[in-house]
Amino acid sequence: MTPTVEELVEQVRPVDRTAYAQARERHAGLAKPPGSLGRLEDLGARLAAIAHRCPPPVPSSPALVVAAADHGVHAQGVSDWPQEVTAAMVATVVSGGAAVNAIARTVGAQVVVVDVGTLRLGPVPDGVRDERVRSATRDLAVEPAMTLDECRTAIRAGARVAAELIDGGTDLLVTGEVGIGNTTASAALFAAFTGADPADVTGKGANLDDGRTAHKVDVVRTALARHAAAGRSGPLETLASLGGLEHAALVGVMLAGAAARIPVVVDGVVTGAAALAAVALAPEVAGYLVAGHTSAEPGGRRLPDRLGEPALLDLSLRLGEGTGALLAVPLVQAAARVLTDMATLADVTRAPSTLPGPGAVDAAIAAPAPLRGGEACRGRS
Ligand SMILES: Cc1cc2ncn([C@H]3O[C@H](COP(=O)(O)O)[C@@H](O)[C@H]3O)c2cc1C
Ligand SMILES: O=C(O)c1cccnc1
Repeated sequence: MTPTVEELVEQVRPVDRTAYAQARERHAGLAKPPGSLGRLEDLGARLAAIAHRCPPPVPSSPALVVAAADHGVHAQGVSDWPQEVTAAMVATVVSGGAAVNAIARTVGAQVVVVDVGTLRLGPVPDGVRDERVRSATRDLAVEPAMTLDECRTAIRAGARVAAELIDGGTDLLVTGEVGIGNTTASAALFAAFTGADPADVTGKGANLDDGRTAHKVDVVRTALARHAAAGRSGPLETLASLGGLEHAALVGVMLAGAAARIPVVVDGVVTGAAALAAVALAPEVAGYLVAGHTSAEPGGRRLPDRLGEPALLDLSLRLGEGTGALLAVPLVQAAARVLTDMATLADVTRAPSTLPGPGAVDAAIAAPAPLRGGEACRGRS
């Protein structure tokens, strides 16, 4: 039985501060000037905290979950693309021809496509996980996009898919999505969860022109006013009112990953909007999320602030699908591997002849502050 949303929230435990401190301590003693691996050290310590152990395991089986759904708000003219493109992109991702497939192959990630609410014009393509809750959301500018029940069902579907992947050996979850119109729902969620003005978090999505982007801002503003007037502002109500079914499914993926103490890499503004909802539902989830990249959509710059750390990459991507998150996978793996594989300064001192320059190493090693033993965890050495 898939846990209820309340049970999923309950299963998320805080990350482990002791493992975090041990990783920091270990970093200080590794064969490098302390702090010289910069944010890779921050990430490594966070991975230890996530795994509740130091050194953390090196993720070897990343899986991207692409949640797909359509949006009633498309009727407001907020995207230049016909809704058929959602189903077409679902078919493209399962056949291996999307941008995300090229990157997944590069980083060795499995790709799983979950349909939680596309309009679905023909038969479900082979390879698509069919978890459809309804055929597109309602128009969020006019009425709540989902009922609470629909929202819960989509969250549980995402959690179920993630839990099955984890049972099958997935040790790093990566979030992605497709859904024409979903940058409008994402902007509404960003504004609702951060208090930002819609004009500051609404962008061109998939290349909307300037005039229609101004209209898109108005649509988001209308949706927020409607939602505020309804007076139901809890996290689940907000997600159901303003979000998409793919956002809800991704909330489930994040809850399940956090419950299993597995890092979950966040992609752009769409998965980022889901992250805001997940953290609003279960604040401890934030400790398990890794901001993979900074989307060029306006909301993108706000997400890292909310997750408490800058994103790993900034490559001007504004595609979604999981592209930016996947590109961050090797960084996550390297951050963990540094903690497991590197020699310590103490090892180096014991075997100075293995390093260049007779005497130079001994002299260099003598200079830094002595290791504070005891607290640091041990890697392979
Ligand atoms: C061919 C194509 C491939 C995509 N892959 C991701 N998206 C991205 O753009 C869409 C959201 O943008 P908007 O809110 O402006 O409709 C989503 O499908 C998102 O995944 C795509 C969009 C298109 C057109
Ligand atoms: O950053 C994203 O998630 C994004 C940006 C543009 C279009 N679709 C998704």
